[in-house]
Amino acid sequence: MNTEKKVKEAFDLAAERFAAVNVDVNSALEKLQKISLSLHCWQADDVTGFENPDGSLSGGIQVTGNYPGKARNIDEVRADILTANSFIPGTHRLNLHEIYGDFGGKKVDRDEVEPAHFQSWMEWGKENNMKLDFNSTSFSHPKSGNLTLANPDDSIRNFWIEHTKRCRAISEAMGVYQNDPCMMNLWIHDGSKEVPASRIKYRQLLKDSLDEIFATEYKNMKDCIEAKLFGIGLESYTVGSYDFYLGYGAKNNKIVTLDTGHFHLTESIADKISSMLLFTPEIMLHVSRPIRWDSDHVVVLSDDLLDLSREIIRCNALDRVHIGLDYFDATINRIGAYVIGCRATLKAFLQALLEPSATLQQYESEDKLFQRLALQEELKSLPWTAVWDMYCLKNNVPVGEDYIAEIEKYEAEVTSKRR
Ligand SMILES: C[C@H](O)[C@H](O)[C@@H](O)C(=O)CO
Ligand SMILES: [Mn+2]
Repeated sequence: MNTEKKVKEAFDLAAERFAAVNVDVNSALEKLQKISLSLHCWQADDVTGFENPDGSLSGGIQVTGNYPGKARNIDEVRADILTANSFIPGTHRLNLHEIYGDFGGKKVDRDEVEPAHFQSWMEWGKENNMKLDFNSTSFSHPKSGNLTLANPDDSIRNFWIEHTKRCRAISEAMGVYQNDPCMMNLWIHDGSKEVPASRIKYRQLLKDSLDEIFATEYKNMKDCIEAKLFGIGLESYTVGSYDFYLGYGAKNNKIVTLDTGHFHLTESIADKISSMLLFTPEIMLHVSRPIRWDSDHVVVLSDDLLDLSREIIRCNALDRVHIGLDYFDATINRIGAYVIGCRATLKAFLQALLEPSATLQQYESEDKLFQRLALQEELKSLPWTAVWDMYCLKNNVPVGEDYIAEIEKYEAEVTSKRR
């Protein structure tokens, strides 16, 4: 029996099992089809970019590993992303950092960057049916130091204000070009190794910088602000903490980015969704996997990810939550890293979409708490994998582990030849 026939048979049986608990698998698949992940371009080349490929990564983040085959230029980054995308079911977006501009080999400083430096990306995105998202880049630059937008030195702070304003203009141009808002993320590493004499001084400066940056209103881009617990070498204090950005976002109607690696390890990110949806316009996610710290391990299908996806579905908030990924692993095949993380994220959302939430809520409102727990437990062993296989089949991407051999082939033919 061929794979297609087996997948269809298993799917039909699964559809019956889910129907028995009032879940329509086809409706779940239709909703999954509309979920676009935003693939982070920086997994392809260990956050190097094209501004200064020989420079080192700064800003309290670190990539570990030296697996061969890292993309070395814009063509290789594009080819690797398209290859990864071809193994991920659905239609997805690409999240670019400013240092990935098409600078044509010229030195373009961060306060000089323009939409023209991203024209070829916009065209590439359209050709390949990948809409673009964007990030300002405040790390890996001689003026990065420990403080950028919160720097008391006006010449440094103004440099980064100018950079960030330009990045908003680039995002707007992308949004216009693709006729769909470009999500622009702002993350800065500003902080200090020891507790500063005044915490409020730097937060006041960051607030003032943001007010100036956001003074221009745009219609085709959306601002997202990303908090962090700490950076390497900046362990005691982060200017842009969660409280800071949540307060700023709630007051100024800005989107707060939740990077799942940026919190205390026992903190539930899933639990934040329902509160944030009541006070901020939308949510941007950076799905990551912290191991002991913000280690940016490849995303896998963990309980934390499942909880997060279920919360978003239970809040009926797919139209208000943007799902970006953010990790960088240089110890394994980088294309494989993309595919594992993206497929894991989609699997989590599929499982969430297959939850009979009306029945569970009904049990709860009738105080049938044994029944609620029993159904939640039984759901864990319902055949969602057969629905996933059907999703892959329908989207013409490898079913199950078949992508491993395909990635091995790309490695043998392409990435292993990069020296
Ligand atoms: C490279 C990204 O901007 C970065 O990962 C940021 O989003 C972050 O999460 C920093 O820890
Ligand atoms: Mn992030």
